[in-house]
Amino acid sequence: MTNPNVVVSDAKSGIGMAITAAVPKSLALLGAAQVTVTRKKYLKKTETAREGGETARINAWVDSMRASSPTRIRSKISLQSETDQEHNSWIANHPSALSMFEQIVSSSKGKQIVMFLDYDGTLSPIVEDPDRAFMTKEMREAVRDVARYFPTAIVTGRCRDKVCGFVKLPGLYYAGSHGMDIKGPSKCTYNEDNQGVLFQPASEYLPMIEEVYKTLLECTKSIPGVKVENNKFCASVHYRCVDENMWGGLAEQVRVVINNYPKLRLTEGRKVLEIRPTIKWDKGKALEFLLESFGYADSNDVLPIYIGDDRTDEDAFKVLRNRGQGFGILVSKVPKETNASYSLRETTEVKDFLRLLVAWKRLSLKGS
Ligand SMILES: O=P(O)(O)OC[C@H]1O[C@H](O[C@H]2O[C@H](CO)[C@@H](O)[C@H](O)[C@H]2O)[C@H](O)[C@@H](O)[C@@H]1O
Repeated sequence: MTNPNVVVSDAKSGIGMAITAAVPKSLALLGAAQVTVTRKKYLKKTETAREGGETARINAWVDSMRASSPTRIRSKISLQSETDQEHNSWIANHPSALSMFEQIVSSSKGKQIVMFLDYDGTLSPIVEDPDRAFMTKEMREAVRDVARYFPTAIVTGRCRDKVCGFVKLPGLYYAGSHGMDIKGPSKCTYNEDNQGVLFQPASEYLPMIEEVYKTLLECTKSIPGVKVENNKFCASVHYRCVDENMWGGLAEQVRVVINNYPKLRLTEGRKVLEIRPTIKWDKGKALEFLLESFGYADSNDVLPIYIGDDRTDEDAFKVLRNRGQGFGILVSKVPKETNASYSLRETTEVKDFLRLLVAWKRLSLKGS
C-alpha cells in the first residue's frame, strides 16, 4: 500500500520529502542515531524486501486478516444445505456448553473446578471502540458469584490494568498481555511483598514494546480508522474500522516496523495485529502457571474450564486437550477450527453458563 503522507528524509537535499511508497517513517522514528534512512536506501530496501518474498508474506497476512478468528470453516459452495450441514457437524463436534451442562458438572465430581475467562468477546461483546468494551452489570455479578465458589482468572490480551478497570472485581486473578503479566487478588498469599504480582516473564521487553507502540502510533496515524493500543507487554494494531482496501498497506507498515525487532513476533486476534515478545509464553502457559500456583500442577483433582472466543485462546484450549483435563469452550456463532470441546454462541450465553454453575454449586452445598 502506499501512504502519501509518509515523509522520508532525503540525504541529498537534506529536507523531508513526501513519497508514495511504503512506510519508512517507522524506521526514521527509531532515531537518527540508530537508523538513518535515506530515500535511496529506503527504496532499495523496499525493492529487496519485495524480491525476497515480502509481498507474498504480506498478502498472506491480509488473507489471514480477512478470515475471522479463529479461522472460520468455509463452504466451497455457499448453498443453504451445505451451510446447514456445516452447522450440524459443528454442533455435533462442539455441542453447546449449556445443553451439555449436566455432563460437564458431573465430570467434576471430586474435583475442584477452576475457571479461566477471556475478556473481549467472552465477557463483553465485541464493539468498534476497544476503550468502550464494557461488561454488563449482570455479567459482573455472574463473574463475581463464580469467583466466590471457584478460583477464577481473567486471561486477556489486554493490559492488566485496563482489564481490571473493566471487570472491577477484587477477588480474581488477572493475567494481562496474553498471560505475560499475572497478578493474584489483593490479598494474594503467593507474593504479598510485590502486591500480588505473580509473574512477568517478559519484563525486560517493556522498553522495547513502549518504543514499538510509539513507532506504530506514528507510522499508522495517516490511515483512517487505525487504533494502536499499548497493552504493556504487547502492542495491538486494530483495523476493525479501517477500509479493507487499506489492510495491505497497514500490514506492510507493521511488517516494516517489526522487521527491526527480531525479538518480537506478530500474532492475530479479531481484527487486530498483535506485536509481542518471541518468548515461549502465551495464554496456554499462563493457564498452566496458574494451575500450578493453585497447587494443581500434576493433580487429577482439578477440572479447569477455559472460555474464550479468539485465536489466542486456542493456546489454552490446546493445553487442556493435551492434558486430557477440563474443557475449552469457544464463544462463536459460526463454525470455526478450534481445539475447544464445547461452544457458546455469545456473551449472554456465557453469562447463563456462569449462572448455572453458581446455581449448581449452591444446590450441591445445600445437599451436602
Ligand atoms: O484476550 P482478549 O480479552 O479477548 O483480548 C483480545 C483483544 O481484545 C480487544 O480487542 C478486541 O475487542 C475490541 C472491543 O470489542 C474490538 O474493537 C477489537 O476489534 C477486538 O480485537 C483489545 O482491544 C485488544 O487489546 C486485545 O488484545
